[in-house]
Amino acid sequence: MASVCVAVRVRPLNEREKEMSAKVIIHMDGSTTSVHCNKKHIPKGIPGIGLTDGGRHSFSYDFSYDSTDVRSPNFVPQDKVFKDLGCDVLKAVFEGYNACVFAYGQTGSGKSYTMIGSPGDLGLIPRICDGLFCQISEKDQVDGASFRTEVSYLEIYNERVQDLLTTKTGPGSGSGLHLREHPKDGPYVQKLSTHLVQNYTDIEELMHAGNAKRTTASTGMNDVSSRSHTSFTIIFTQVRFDAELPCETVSKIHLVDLAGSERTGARLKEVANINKSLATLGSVISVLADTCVTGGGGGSHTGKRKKQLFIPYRDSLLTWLLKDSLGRNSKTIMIATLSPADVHYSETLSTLRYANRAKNIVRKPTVNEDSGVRVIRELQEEITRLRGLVENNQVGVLVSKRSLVRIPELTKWKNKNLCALEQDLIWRFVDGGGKLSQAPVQNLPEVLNWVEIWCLRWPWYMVLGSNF
Ligand SMILES: Nc1ncnc2c1ncn2[C@@H]1O[C@H](COP(=O)(O)OP(=O)(O)OP(=O)(O)O)[C@@H](O)[C@H]1O
Repeated sequence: MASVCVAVRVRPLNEREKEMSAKVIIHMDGSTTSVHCNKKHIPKGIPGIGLTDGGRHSFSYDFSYDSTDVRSPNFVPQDKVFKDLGCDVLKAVFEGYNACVFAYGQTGSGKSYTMIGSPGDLGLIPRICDGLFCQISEKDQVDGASFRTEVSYLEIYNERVQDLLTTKTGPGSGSGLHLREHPKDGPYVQKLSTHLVQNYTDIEELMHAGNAKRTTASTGMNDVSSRSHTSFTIIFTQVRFDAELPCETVSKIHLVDLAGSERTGARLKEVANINKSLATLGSVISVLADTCVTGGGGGSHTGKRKKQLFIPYRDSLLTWLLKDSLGRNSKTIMIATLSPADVHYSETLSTLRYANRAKNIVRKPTVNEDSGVRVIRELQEEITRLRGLVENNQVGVLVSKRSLVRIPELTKWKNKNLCALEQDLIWRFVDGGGKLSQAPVQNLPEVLNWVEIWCLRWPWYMVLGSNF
């Protein structure tokens, strides 16, 4: 079981806030974030919601990052955020898990800065991509594993999905794509382009191309505000041998930069859509958190439930797309970004409460092993177990109908060779590279059962194939 990891980051005062003589009201101490505000700090028209304890609210998170003042000894730069959060993502992904990082916060609070960064001060997405290829080259040399990395980049703008990496031109290409749901693999965007990448430079080029297409506009808080939610997705396949058994895992990393919440805005439809999807995200987080606290179900994957709770994933494309990351199979990190200024007190408090709620979500991530390869691996494990039994003359114990694999060629082989059995002979497996020898048997019905099982196992057939 794993909780959603929640980090909070506060940026420096910006020029506008300085011009307004805004005061810093966020204080961080270890993993605790406190917001301290008196009613006199709050400009007219902004309600001083929930002021208690002399206007101090404290919350504890997994990480509280103070990036308000570069001269402060407590200042947290981009590389510290990567070391804490990005390295965890990479670890999870190399272990075969899905991962998701999403940044949430008011417009202009530093989401894109934390996720993407600037050319001289890279954020989490480029650092994670770079770290991925560094580790690939290390593991390639040590483990002899092979890897495949593909990426896609989409934005959700006004409740429409757009492919930010499509090379197709013409009306409708790459925009208004449909979100669908696979019963096993979860939600996916139909016709979204995926791009094979060999190194960090390939990813960098694609990211630049995608960022240039992203919908931005100026807001009261941010001159270059992202007006859409984006998801940069890495599909990472690893093939290796684990204790001489094949193992293939496919992990997805969703790196999500949400559009900023805004109370008012010039483009009403846009603001309404952003706020609606963020509100739905808030509802989903609340229900999931309640589910985990009360032990209720709600997700279709859960077994016994105390209480059925409806989770409104499909109320927005954003929550539908993040369904698996939030409620099911993913190691998930939420980064809540904050302005330090008293003039944004109510937005800040609401972000802190939102993040506090997300802490209660607990999920059970599982390794995403390719099902075909898993069957081969399980069968090979079974063969090893059976070999041990054969060596100990315990052949009668081998019945396990559950794992029969019916392959027509094998049945033919078995029929051809049954005459040998009728002469009270059986091919017995002798350890050492799949060599077979004949041995007399006493108990024919038992042995027939044994052969039935063994002949229908296709990995063994591969061994037989080289002998017959
Ligand atoms: N930690 C930080 N250190 C220094 N500057 C920062 C930091 N966070 C944000 N900024 C600056 O603040 C401004 C707004 O940040 P950013 O664009 O990342 O906000 P945002 O939350 O993504 O906004 P929006 O939702 O409107 O897109 C940018 O000029 C950015 O460089």
